[in-house]
Amino acid sequence: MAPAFEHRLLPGADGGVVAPHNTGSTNVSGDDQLLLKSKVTVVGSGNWGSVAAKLIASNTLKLSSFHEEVRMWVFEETLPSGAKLSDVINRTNENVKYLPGIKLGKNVVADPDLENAVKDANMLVFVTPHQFMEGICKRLVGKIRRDAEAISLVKGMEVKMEGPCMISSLISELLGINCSVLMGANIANEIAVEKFSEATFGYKENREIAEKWVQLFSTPYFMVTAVQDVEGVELCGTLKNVVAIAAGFVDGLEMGNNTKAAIMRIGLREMRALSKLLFSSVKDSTFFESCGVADVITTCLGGRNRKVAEAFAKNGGKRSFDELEAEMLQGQKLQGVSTAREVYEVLSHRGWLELFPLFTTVHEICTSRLPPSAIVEYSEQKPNFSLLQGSINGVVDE
Ligand SMILES: NC(=O)C1=CN([C@@H]2O[C@H](COP(=O)(O)OP(=O)(O)OC[C@H]3O[C@@H](n4cnc5c(N)ncnc54)[C@H](O)[C@@H]3O)[C@@H](O)[C@H]2O)C=CC1
Ligand SMILES: O=C(CO)COP(=O)(O)O
Repeated sequence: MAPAFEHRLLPGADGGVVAPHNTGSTNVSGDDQLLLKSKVTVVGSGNWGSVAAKLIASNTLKLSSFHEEVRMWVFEETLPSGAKLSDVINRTNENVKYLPGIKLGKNVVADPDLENAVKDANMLVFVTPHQFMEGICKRLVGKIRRDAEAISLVKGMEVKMEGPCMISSLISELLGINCSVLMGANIANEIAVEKFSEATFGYKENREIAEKWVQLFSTPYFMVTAVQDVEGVELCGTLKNVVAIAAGFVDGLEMGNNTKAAIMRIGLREMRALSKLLFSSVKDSTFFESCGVADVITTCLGGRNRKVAEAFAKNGGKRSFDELEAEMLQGQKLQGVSTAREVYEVLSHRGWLELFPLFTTVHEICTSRLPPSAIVEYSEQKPNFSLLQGSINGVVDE
């Protein structure tokens, strides 16, 4: 589909910017200009990581302010053939394990050496399953350029003694660099074949850097809207994975579309409420961007979290998520189950469990404390959805 509005400069819901897609290179040449060009490294090469590298690489070929080459750090593994994944990517220009059948672009270079992959880059794109991010950042301390800027495409968070720590904060704090985020209704396999999608770019304050990131990602089939709300955008991307698990349970129990729509609505409501309780700066308008309502919808319809949770419920919770993930995703990783646990820790530490019955119930089902059917059961012993209406109204609704 070729969207009619691809050339327009659109305001985001909060008045932020949307870059037009790239229009080609300008006349820049010479060694000095080469030194000034931005160099991009993608840290991660899973399903979305590979698609992100492809998107970016198509743009660095066209934009004179970027080096053409895009380096992609590969967590090295040996394929059943005995070959190394990074060698195969460089030979075939395909990530045969995580994105088979899609050419990444000849200017994508797979690099299994993390330090080598990042050392020259001033634009670092982080896109690995969230559970690996702390270890990766620790390995990168002192190894990156001082003028580097980062963006996180990672949907997830860490929980520390002090409370939740978003992945963008983890990157900023451990590496001492600014970090923006890009989230949205972005099922990677659909973007890989260039079906139209939107995405939301969340940034703190530097508009010039924001525009550069938006330019790097925007294509006619990938329309990026920028909003000045890093926490809101990142919490949307993170929390929707818990809602997707709930939607999968509903599908596994064959409860139908109305129930699933109810789960999405309640889930979105809990997402907004928790985000605003954690960060008072979070904007309501963010939940109407791609990262909010649109990502809830796409993930609850077609995501991996939904799919594996459906199988979990179909099996009556008798096969573990770890087992189903390994069997069904073949190396790709779920984020929703661990995020449900992390959210539960935050809620329980703050005494908010009863305010968030959907989030709480998802974790209790994942850990087999409750059966999958509890996702819509009401009882006096358990928190129920009606609590949400009263309690949260008082806390965050105007
Ligand atoms: N796949 C999708 O459709 C989308 C994914 N995301 C988010 O992007 C992030 C990354 O997801 P994907 O790229 O899909 O990854 P994936 O789910 O395909 O994960 C597998 C990746 O993890 C790597 N890995 C395995 N063990 C590792 C270790 N010990 N240390 C470091 N890396 C290791 C694998 O080599 C592989 O690159 C996640 O937070 C996900 O929620 C966001 C939008 C869409
Ligand atoms: O985040 C996603 C789509 O926006 C992908 O979700 P899953 O990880 O559930 O596939």
